Order: sequence, then structure tokens, then C-alpha cells
Amino acid sequence: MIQTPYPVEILTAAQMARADSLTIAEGVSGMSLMEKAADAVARAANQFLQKSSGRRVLVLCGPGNNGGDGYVAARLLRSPRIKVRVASLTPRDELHGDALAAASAWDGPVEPTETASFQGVDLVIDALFGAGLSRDIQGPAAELIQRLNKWRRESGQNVIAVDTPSGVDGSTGAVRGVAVEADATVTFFRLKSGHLLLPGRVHCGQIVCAHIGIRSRVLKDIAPNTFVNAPGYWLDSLPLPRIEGHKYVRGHAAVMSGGPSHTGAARLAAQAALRAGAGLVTLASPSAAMAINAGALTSVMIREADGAAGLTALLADPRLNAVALGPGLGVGPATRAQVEAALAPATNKRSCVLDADALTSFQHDPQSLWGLIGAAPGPVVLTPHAGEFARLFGAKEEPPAEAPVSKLERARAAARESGAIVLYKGPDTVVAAPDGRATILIEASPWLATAGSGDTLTGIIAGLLAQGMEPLTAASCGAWMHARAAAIFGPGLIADDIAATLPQVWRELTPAPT
Ligand SMILES: NC(=O)C1=CN([C@@H]2O[C@H](COP(=O)(O)OP(=O)(O)OC[C@H]3O[C@@H](n4cnc5c(N)ncnc54)[C@H](OP(=O)(O)O)[C@@H]3O)[C@@H](O)[C@H]2O)[C@@H](O)CC1
Ligand SMILES: [K+]
Repeated sequence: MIQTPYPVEILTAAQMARADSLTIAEGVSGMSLMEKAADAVARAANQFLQKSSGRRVLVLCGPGNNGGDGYVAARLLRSPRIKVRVASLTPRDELHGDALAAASAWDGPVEPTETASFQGVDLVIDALFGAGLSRDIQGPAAELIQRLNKWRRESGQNVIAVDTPSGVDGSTGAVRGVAVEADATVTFFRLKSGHLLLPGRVHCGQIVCAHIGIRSRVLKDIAPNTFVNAPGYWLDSLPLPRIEGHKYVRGHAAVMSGGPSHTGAARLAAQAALRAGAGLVTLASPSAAMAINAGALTSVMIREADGAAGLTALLADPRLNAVALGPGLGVGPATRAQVEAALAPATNKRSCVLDADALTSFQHDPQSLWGLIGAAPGPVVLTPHAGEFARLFGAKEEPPAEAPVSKLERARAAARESGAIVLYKGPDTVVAAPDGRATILIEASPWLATAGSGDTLTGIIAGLLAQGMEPLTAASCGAWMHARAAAIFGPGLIADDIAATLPQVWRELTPAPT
């Protein structure tokens, strides 16, 4: 069984500060948290050093408690075998609180960072800025980070970041001016959204989340609503076929096909819906494309459905409980009419996935789509990529540097505005619900950037919705399965391979028979 490597909740920097203060209020000292945090950093450093022949560590310390973690890690790491140097951005007498205590307990020399040399260093610990980063990095700190990144690229040596790579905004993943490129990042208690959102994710390298003595019960007070999109979040609600079940209890999904020269996208989606576990999948095909579709399908059923009227007639069958529209449909009034048909009131609680042309067809009048979604008989999932997202939700003007708006918050705002589950695609796919809950995907594969990949995702989600999965979890699980299949298949992946690899993904998620 595949394990989720992290606790499921994701915190903002402010929520993490609250977790710290609730813990300190319970009687745990800030210094004890810092000792444990630094211990986790030192353990990660030791692991890196075991893989290399060198044993010389340079710790770069900043002005706050992130720097404090650095001083303690330096003390814990130093040994007859491991040579540790400390360089600080700030003179010791300008430090305060736990950072000052930590610096005072370091009895070795402290160099100014301006003149600190990387010559002969095997590993750097970046303890410059963490959760307290509050503005763009400039001046000597920026020059230091540039020098560090250059050294890392040229020497091939490793950098471990404490809490966040300095310069990465822990909540948004944005780079504030310049940011450390790390090989590993050791964070504490729970991941922060900036670890998973781009570009932060790329700066983090491998992410370690260490326990430092903050109890999970503080989360009751904090009530986080962002979660790691990995099996830990949705595995309990994954629909598994039951021995006494039959195909009709596994739901029936419909996918609308485009015209004769645009049929492949819908077939990819239909095939994926079946592989995602829907009991039956029907491809609704325009009459002019029937022969082409029929010739290319086996397990997917096919029914003639011309335009919106044809789709309405098909959906009159209440057993069709999930419908996917968009791939290959074309942009224009005909597709809008089909979306209206799919979202029209119905006697059954029918779910709907809208993708690609079904979204772009509403670019000049998104309000009318929100109206349809509001009146729809069941949940609606929108799956825009960045371009479609901008067309539908407006490419908001560049946010001021002081307050970068993250992909997470934009997806959340879009879900609230549209009334739909919004799956904002990318290597850091975010799924957000109108009630504010959201997930960030941790599984990613560069091979997913291939024609038809999005159509397949649409189908997987429709297949999971057909089986009655709650829509935020269905969309999240669908995105994870899609990325996992691509990661398993790897090089040379084309969209057809994604559905073909789903059985292997299911095997990873399904308990082995005992
Ligand atoms: N709390 C706890 O119990 C625990 C916390 N822990 C650790 O503490 C870290 C958070 O510590 P922190 O809050 O002191 O913030 P930190 O990241 O060190 O930076 C603040 C300093 O940087 C400065 N500064 C900011 N931006 C700047 C810029 N662009 N350019 C230049 N300066 C800038 C800022 O200056 P100011 O804005 O005040 O002028 C201030 O001096 C957290 O990441 C974790 O590692 C762990 O030990 C576990 C227990
Ligand atoms: K750092």
C-alpha cells in the first residue's frame, strides 16, 4: 500500500505561528521547539554527509528564529569528524529572544556572511529566513543567496534549507526577490502551502516534515482547510467494488463526443472513466461521428446524440449519474447549449465535469455559467488549465509585491465565485471547493504535459463521481491518480497510456488480499 509521506493538513505561516503559540501556552518552551527543530535539521545534514566523502558544513544564519535553528543545528552537528563554520547576516548583539539564546550557546567563531567563503564546503545549511520573511530580499542578503546558488550549481554540493528555502514565501510559494535553491528542506509539524506551490516547490528539493513536540490537537483550534492531495486525504472514501455489487451500482458516466474530426479527446475521457471504476460509460456521439467512434470503441458503449437536444434525450435516463463535457467539442453556442443541457434540472443528482471548450465557450459571459451551476442537479467540477482559468476567472492584474496572491487562493476564490469545485491544473494542481476546503497535489510527472492528458483527467474524475465519491475528493483523487499513472509509466508517456496504467495505480491503493 502506498503511504502518504506527510501529515494531511497544510498550514499558512500565520496558522503555524498559532500552532507555536498554542504549544508554548501549554508550557512547552520556544527553546525546546527550537532544539527539536534543529535536531531534525542536523539529522538531515548527517544523512547528506554520509553520502559524501566530505565533512565540512557551513551554516548561514539570519536575524530571527530561523537563524536560531541554524546556531543550534551547528552546535548539534559539530563533532571531531564534522567541521562546522557559522556565518551570520546579523551581529550577535542585534539578536533577540530564542535566537539570541541559541547564538550565545554556540561557542565557535561567527563570520560575517559578506566575506564567508564557500571554498572547500561540502554542505550548506540555509537558516537565513523562514516563516518570518516579510518582504523581498535585497542588498547583502540577496547577494549572499545568489552566491550560494551559483556555488551549489557549480560545485554540485548540497544545500539544506531550514523550514523554507530563504526567499520562498511559505504561504504562497512565491520567490520574494531571490530564493535559495535547496536539495532538501526540513520543515516542522506540518507542510506550508509554499512548499507545494510553484515555484517554491522546486526550490525546496526533497521535503522533510519533522515532529518537534507540537501536538496535533492544536489543529482543532486552527481548523486548517488546506490538505495534501495524496491518498491520506481521500483513501477512506475511495470507491472500491464490492463482491456483492454489480456494474449498475458503480455508476454510469456519459461523455459527449465532438464531430467527425474531433472524436479522440472524448474517447480518451470515456476510456479513462471506465478505468477509474465507473460501472458503465456511454459515449454520446453526433450521428455524423457514429461510425468513427463505434469503430474505435469496445468496452465503452455508444449512443447517438446530436447537439443539446440529443444530450437532453440521453440524460433523461436517470441512471446516467455523471456527465463529462468539453474535450473536442469546439468553442461556441452549440457547446454552450450542451452545457445547459447537462446542467439542466433533473430528477437524479447528476454530477458534471466541465473542461476545455465547455469552459472557454463561457469566456465572455462566465456569470451565465455560474447561474447554470447554481441551478444544476448535482455537483459541478471545472478543470481549467492556466489559460482557461484566466479566460474564465479573469487574468487579475499583477498583485502588488507586498501581497502575492497564490494559486491556492485564486482557486479558492474561483470556487467561491462559480459555486463549483475548481481544479486548477498544473504540476501543483490545486482543487478548491466553494466552502473553502482545498487540496494541493504532491504527485507530479513532467511527462503529463502531452496532448490529450487533460481529456483523460476529465474522464477519471467523471468515473469517480459516477461511483458517488464526494466531489472535492473525487477531483483530488482523480488528479492524484492521473499524475501517479504518469509517474509510474514515465518516459515516452502518451495520453492513451494513462488509462492503461490506472490498474497499476489501483493496485497501489488497494489493500493486498490477506
Ligand atoms: N516560533 C517557534 O516557536 C519556532 C520557530 N522556529 C523557527 O523560527 C522561524 C521563524 O522565526 P521568525 O519568526 O523569527 O522569523 P525568521 O524567518 O527567522 O525571520 C525574521 C527576521 O527576518 C527579518 N526579515 C524578514 N524578511 C526580510 C527580508 N526580506 N530581508 C531582510 N530581513 C528580513 C525580520 O526583520 P523585520 O521584518 O522584523 O524587520 C526578522 O528579523 C521558523 O521559520 C523556524 O525556522 C523553529 O525553531 C520552531 C519553533
Ligand atoms: K531558511
